[in-house]
Amino acid sequence: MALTAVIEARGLSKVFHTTVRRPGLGGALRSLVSPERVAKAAVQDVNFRVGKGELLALLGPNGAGKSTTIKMLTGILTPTSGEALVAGVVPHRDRERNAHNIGAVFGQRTQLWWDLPARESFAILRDIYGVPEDQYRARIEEFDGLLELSEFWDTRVRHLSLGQRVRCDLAASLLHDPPVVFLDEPTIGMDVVVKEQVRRFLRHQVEERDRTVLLTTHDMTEVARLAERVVLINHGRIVLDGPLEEIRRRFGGTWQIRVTLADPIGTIDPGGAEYETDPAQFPGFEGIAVLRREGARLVFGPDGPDAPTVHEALKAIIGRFQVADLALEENDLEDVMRAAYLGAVPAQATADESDDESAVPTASRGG
Ligand SMILES: Nc1ncnc2c1ncn2[C@@H]1O[C@H](COP(=O)(O)OP(=O)(O)OP(=O)(O)O)[C@@H](O)[C@H]1O
Repeated sequence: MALTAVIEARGLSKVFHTTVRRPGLGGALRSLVSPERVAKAAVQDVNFRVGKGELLALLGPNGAGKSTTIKMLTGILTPTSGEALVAGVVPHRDRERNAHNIGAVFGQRTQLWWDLPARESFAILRDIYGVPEDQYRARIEEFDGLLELSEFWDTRVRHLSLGQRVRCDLAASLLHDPPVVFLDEPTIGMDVVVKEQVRRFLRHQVEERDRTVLLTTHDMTEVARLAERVVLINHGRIVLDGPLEEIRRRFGGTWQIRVTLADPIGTIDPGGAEYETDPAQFPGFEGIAVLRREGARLVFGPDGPDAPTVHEALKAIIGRFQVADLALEENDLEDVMRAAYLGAVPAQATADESDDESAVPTASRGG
């Protein structure tokens, strides 16, 4: 992780109190007279840090607490307990300073003025944030180059397609050059071409502009393309925080690499012949097993809990053998994440929840 934390969640928690409506007419009347209040712990003791120039994907199933976390980090919601710190500012306490430090895009909503062309919204935002004219022009030009906005930015926002509107929203959120960007499902509902364009744009913002980005998405292609590190949240608690590769390794156990050797006789010298039963003897082959041998064709697979990722295994195999042909089957990231959601258990999700009615159940154990 980068050294300086730009986004920090410290014991962040949010409990929502809602009124339950009892069923039937009698129930409705009773609810009016004596409303039944229930507490819902949407986010519980969440801790993580995001460094400068880092893109972190906050992932989890529906209702896990991702949006609630983002809303606390953007200052929209006040935490029930714990603290959020974004670019040195406590977001809900100092909303104005926070607004200058962050850009935010909620894929399902817009910050643009519905009845105005996007370009006019940009100009209003320029004035609100006091962006100097030369910088404004330079940024608009940069964003247009990357997101191809100019062909539709004179159209009223209400008439833009979803993909066009979100591209305008992205540009609008960065007009004041904020160091931190929050993106809540930015590419939801976009076609693959526009998604890719937005992903290139985001990579550019991180790599070239050193922005810190916190992203939520259910799109695993997006995660694979953009995120090196992911935080998994489930039932309001963090269940995993680490490099994507580590999560693949822990939860994406099944892969197979079928290799046709270019020169089986030459490759399988007396010293190497044993690999058939024990390839782990070779440096870099720990955790890789030969599952089958079909003539010059070998099928490798993971062996044991410390098996390497498919990418590491590929490297080892290509480095060791002369390969004529290679076929690869691996769990896709959707499967890996499904396994992670089911299998990862929050560190302190234990008895401390049992006397708290608002507490959520421990994340289920998948095996
Ligand atoms: N304003 C609210 N009042 C009551 N409960 C809420 C409120 N906002 C969210 N919740 C509840 O808090 C939990 C977390 O919701 P949140 O929107 O943060 O999930 P999410 O991970 O963003 O889900 P999704 O992937 O479906 O967008 C859910 O159970 C949701 O019903």
